[in-house]
Amino acid sequence: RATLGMGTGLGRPRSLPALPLVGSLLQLAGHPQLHLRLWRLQSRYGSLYALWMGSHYVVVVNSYRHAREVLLKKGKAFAGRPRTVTTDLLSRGGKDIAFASYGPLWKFQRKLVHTALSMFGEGSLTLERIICREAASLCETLSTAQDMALDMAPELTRAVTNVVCSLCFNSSYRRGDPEFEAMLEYSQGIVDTVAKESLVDIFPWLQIFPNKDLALLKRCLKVRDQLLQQKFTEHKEAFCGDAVRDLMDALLQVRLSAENNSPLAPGLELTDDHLLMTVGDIFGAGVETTTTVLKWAVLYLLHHPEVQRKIQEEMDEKIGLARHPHLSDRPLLPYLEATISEVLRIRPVSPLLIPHVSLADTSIGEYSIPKGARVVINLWSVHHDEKEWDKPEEFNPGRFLDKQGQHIHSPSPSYLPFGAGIRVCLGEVLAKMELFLFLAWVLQRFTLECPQDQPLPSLEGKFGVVLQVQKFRVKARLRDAWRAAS
Ligand code: HEM
Repeated sequence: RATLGMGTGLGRPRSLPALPLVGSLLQLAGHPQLHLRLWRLQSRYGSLYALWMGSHYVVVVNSYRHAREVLLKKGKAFAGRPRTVTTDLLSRGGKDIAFASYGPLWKFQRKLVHTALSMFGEGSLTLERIICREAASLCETLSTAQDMALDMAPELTRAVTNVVCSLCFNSSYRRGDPEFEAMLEYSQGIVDTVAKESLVDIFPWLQIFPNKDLALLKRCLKVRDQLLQQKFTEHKEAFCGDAVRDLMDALLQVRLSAENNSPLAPGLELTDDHLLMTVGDIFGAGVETTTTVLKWAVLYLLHHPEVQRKIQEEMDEKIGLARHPHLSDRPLLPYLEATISEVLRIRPVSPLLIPHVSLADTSIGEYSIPKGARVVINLWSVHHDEKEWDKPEEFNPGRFLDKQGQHIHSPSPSYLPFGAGIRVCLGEVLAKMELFLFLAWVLQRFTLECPQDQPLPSLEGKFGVVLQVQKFRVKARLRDAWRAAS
């Protein structure tokens, strides 16, 4: 068990009952929606409490006040990540960014990706062009499937995957490409098995027994690794050091220059595994998250046709139908921006963020926290806190608008869809570009409706490494105004 905090003079958070070996598992078993269970347990244990996952001491934070302390005020003390069986498999023992422990190599990998992202697009036209190309292709698919009850999920995934693929490998997939189908399948397998406090993560010794989930994860990772390795080999062969075409080239170039003239700090080495896992992370963190937010957005528009109508009126007035939406239109479309913000609030795609770990004996509020504690920030609780949000269960884009109708990026400091501080999401800017352009392109042309013979799909998410949307179908109807204009 983690050593308990010494010398701070503070008491520890109240803990859920825990049995030897299994810890507090009995309190959590039978509650697949872990974020909701942890949210509800506040009424009995207060907003900050502890529990034991097997032998791991876990602190659960449900309020903004404490989340701010963990992420911002004491960000460095809480910048660790737990090592678990599934994430170790996913990241080859933490050689990526998201599951890497805090240290100089992690910092360097973060900086590299950050620089590469700015080079390829944040603020420049390259990424915008890539996203618009995919938005056009998405609209084409919707046109051909017009008036049919369509599962948009694979189309949205392909659009987002192609953006990330262009960024990482300078390549993209056509509809029905077998490699893309393989990718879809392995991504789902990973989402279904990684880091959802599965039993092997709580009891690592269970690995020695046959385990269905672990076998599925290993199968999926084999397919992912083959694809990654193939791209990596192609890039290594073609790389000449002068022209950097994508993130993979940028990583190869940095390694080359580290080998030749400016070595990383002593003892640090960017191995092939580090490069592969860094790129793998951009896929892992960048595709499922963004796609899921797009699915939630579509689902909420089906439930709130008045919101959809308002977005379209705003678009008709500010952009018209004679040209496509651009990123520079963002200030012109505050209602669309507010709708995206509200979707990210009401259904946080990463409801428990990624667990943090305390790197030293420290404290949160009036409680002492031992070194090695896993700290889970329950973003669901923070985004649904009645003290911070008026009627939090209500979908209301208006809360992200000021009196002049302009978009407010953060009406409450407790709005943290991308986390905050030292471990904040690396892809926030890219994700926001994609969410804006994909939705603007689709809504300029189509009205999204629930097929007539079907009930409105459920707004209940399914807890996992992302808060998943249940499968649903949509009818994309070409707007009369668009038809007339074209
Ligand atoms: C709407 C889409 C997205 C949402 C809501 C989102 C949200 C998050 C959240 C909540 C975290 C965890 C923060 C923490 O643990 O404190 C995170 C981490 C991360 N995200 Fe995103 N993300 C999105 C898209 C992306 C994209 C497109 C990329 C890739 C370019 C990306 C790359 C990462 C990485 C690498 C990390 C790990 C950072 C670290 O541990 O140092 N994300 N994201």
